[in-house]
Amino acid sequence: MSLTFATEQQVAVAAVRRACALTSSVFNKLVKNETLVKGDKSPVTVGDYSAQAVINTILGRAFPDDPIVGEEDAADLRVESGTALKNRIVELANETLVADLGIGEMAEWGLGPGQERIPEELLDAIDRGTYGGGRTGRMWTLDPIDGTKGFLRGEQYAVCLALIIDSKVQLGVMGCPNLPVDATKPDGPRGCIFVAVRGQGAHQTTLTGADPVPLQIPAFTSETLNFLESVEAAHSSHSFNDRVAELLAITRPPTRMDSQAKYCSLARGDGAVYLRMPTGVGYLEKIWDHAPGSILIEEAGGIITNSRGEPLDFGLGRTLGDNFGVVAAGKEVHSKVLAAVMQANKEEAEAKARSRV
Ligand SMILES: Nc1ncnc2c1ncn2[C@@H]1O[C@H](COP(=O)(O)OS(=O)(=O)O)[C@@H](OP(=O)(O)O)[C@H]1O
Ligand SMILES: [Mg+2]
Ligand SMILES: [Mg+2]
Ligand SMILES: [Mg+2]
Repeated sequence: MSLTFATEQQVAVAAVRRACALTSSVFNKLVKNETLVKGDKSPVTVGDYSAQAVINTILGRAFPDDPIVGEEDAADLRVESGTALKNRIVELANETLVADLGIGEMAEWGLGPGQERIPEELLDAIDRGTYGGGRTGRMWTLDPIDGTKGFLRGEQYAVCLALIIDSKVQLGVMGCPNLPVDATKPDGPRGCIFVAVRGQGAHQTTLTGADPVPLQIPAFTSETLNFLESVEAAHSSHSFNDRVAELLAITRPPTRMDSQAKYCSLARGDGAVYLRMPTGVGYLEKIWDHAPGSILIEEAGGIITNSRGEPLDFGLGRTLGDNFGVVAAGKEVHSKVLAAVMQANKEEAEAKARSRV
């Protein structure tokens, strides 16, 4: 293992880029009745499974000893009723794996002509993602499509991969096929990759492999401050954000966007603050929904904590544990936002106590 993570970066970028080609092609051919509904009611498409099959196949070849904490598992594909879906996934994953080698890709990662897998190998690759995570050791975490709802709407989603060693994220790679390369040109070219390596900074490139552009969160004034927040009201509290915005006298409206594309937008200064507060008790945030985004923010010069100002803990297993939300912003902005978040939390607690008497 090299300390610069050069090979890990090369493999992760190749895997994410291939998966983005796959998800874009799935979207273009998406047949609505291929959408399953999982227990958690989130739509799971053929795209999620086949992207996880592709990325885990590549990781399994390049780093056979590394476990993976992935969002999906193949249980629904191993039963009779999943056969049609399984066949579609096998076809799509193989199409993606056998495409000609691109810049920086190696045949020994299982890529290129002639490298088709049998269905059982692809289902096993998906199930490499069932690792439980934990405090120590080296592991990858993968969200093959983050922002499934955005993906289905043709809006923002991200293919998200991170390397964690002893609970600390060391490398994050995110592919955002629908994100404009330049936010000031929303109708311009789309398709970005964001990369961050611990101690080495963060950069953006394009899915077509443009020269990397270093990322640094810019300074914001009170006039330019704004929030990046979830589209789905069930995923984070919009009303809480409204109160924090009021406390900070923010006038710019929030930018709503699905997926970890919010972290990517923050890292390049398209928005100033990512605030994600739980909407109710019970939901535990997953490590794959925040690991690559968190290192991107830190390496772009920002700070990410929960609403108590504590670092996110990636060593608790598949989740981040007790949910105290996420606050991410540039260095100067973060402390101001955190103070306002604590104030808004205090007001909520006082209002609750009053309603009890
Ligand atoms: N109740 C609840 N609270 C918080 N988060 C939840 C909740 N339910 C789901 N999820 C996770 O949200 C992920 C989608 O990312 P976002 O919430 O940022 O996007 S969205 O705007 O809300 O669509 C989404 O990731 P994907 O499933 O990969 O799309 C989920 O892991
Ligand atoms: Mg999901
Ligand atoms: Mg997700
Ligand atoms: Mg997902």
